[in-house]
Amino acid sequence: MHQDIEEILISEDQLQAKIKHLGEQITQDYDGKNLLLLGTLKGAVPFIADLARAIHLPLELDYMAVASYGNSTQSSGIVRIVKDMEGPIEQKHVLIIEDIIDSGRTLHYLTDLLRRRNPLSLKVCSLLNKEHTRVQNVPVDYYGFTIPDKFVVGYGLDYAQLYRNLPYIGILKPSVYADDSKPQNQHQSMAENQ
Ligand SMILES: O=P(O)(O)OC[C@H]1O[C@H](OP(=O)(O)OP(=O)(O)O)[C@H](O)[C@@H]1O
Ligand SMILES: Nc1nc2[nH]cnc2c(=O)[nH]1
Repeated sequence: MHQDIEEILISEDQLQAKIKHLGEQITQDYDGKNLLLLGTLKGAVPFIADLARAIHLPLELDYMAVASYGNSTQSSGIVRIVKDMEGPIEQKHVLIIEDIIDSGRTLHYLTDLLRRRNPLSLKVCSLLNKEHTRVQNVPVDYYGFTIPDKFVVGYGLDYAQLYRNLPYIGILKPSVYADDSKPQNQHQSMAENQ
């Protein structure tokens, strides 16, 4: 285990087993459809790479970068597009691939934006789901794990851009956080940001 990690929340084996299962479900549901997996950079990169290989259908991949956390453990509350996807989506069934849904702001913003581009369908698949921290309600069609209200890193998820390459999802030791201090209960952090 990495020296900065206090606890492994979801192991590499658990992640891979869940992704295999999600891949099977998506393969069944999108059979015969023009599927586009839209990954959110940077966090969803390991997930989309593994998930795409677990889906046994022809599919396209594209990416958007949307940021609201910067180097902090708390959402700024302002979502901005850093990189848009390529091309029109009117003839495509778009499945957004996220690493985590926390406040729901990122997905709310993204689904609103993409719906206006008239895809054949628009659904969401998120590896992790923190359901008690929602500020914006967003329906999630596929998800891997519901996790507690704690800041997590690994398998794409960063703290200050680090730890994305860990093969598991873990919680950092409190000593790792600098001025951001130990992340409080996320409800508290969100409330303070209102
Ligand atoms: O539900 P929310 O509270 O909006 O949080 C979820 C978003 O936060 C993270 O992105 P981040 O802005 O940290 O960018 P990154 O993927 O480049 O790390 C994560 O990848 C999700 O996209
Ligand atoms: N790394 C990381 N990014 C997030 N973005 C929203 N919630 C989280 C989290 O728990 N960890």
